[in-house]
Amino acid sequence: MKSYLAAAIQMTSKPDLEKNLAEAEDLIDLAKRQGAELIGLPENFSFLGTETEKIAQAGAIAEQTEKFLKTMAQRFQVTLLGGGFPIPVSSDKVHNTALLIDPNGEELARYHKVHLFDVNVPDGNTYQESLTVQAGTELPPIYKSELFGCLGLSVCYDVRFPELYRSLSQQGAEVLFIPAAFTAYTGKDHWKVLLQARAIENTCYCIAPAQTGCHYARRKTHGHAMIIDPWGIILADAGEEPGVAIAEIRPDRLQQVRRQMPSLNHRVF
Ligand SMILES: O=C(O)CNC(=O)[C@H](CS)NC(=O)CCC(=O)C(=O)O
Repeated sequence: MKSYLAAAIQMTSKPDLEKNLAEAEDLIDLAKRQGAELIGLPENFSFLGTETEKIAQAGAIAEQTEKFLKTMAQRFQVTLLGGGFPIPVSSDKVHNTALLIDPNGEELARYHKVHLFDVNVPDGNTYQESLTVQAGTELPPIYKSELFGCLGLSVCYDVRFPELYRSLSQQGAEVLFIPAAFTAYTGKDHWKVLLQARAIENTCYCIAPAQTGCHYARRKTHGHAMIIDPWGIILADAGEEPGVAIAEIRPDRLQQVRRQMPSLNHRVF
């Protein structure tokens, strides 16, 4: 593992595949020009619309999004995480899938979101992700990168389930990807706290790409894509506009924190 710059991209994705992919390309370009070598895109980066629209277009979204990720990783010579997009599993269900691609356009890791957001948020919005998404049944994978350290995958609502990240850190994860489309209502009180908790308790870096702003109808997301160090310090925060949070991931800092706070070695259960 070496020191390198990582980027967490922040977008306001809409129910418009072409437009979202064009915006994602601009932001990958921006991150690359600032020196990022490992780049994460948020959940629903290629399509954020109603469940009905998503299912109707799922085949096209899946095909074009996967092709896009491979093309971008090769064009910009970066390792790229697509933080969650639908891949059909039947005529009315998809997997909410995160995909990690290397600069040759090869797939490194794939994960199907396990925890589905079936929640009545107190602001009046109702989410029933399980209507259109089939939950994954396996814990997310890690990918041991020689250059970037051991990378662990997850998606959005997963961040509320610490046991998933325990599994990743137990497998050796050093950098946790937590791409999200957090609601504005829950995000204002929970997003930062949950991310810092996952970073601190696993002594891992967290790279958390995010959705921000108004997507359609009443669907509003929180923003604040961020990168957090293994001590829980926020190294970069994208605020509320589309853009990119960039920070240095340092193996010496990771080792220092793990020496100062060896809690991973003190686990009893
Ligand atoms: O709704 C869509 O259009 C697309 N789906 C999402 O954005 C996903 C599943 S509904 N959102 C979350 O998981 C939010 C979690 C969250 O906000 C929390 O845990 O508080």
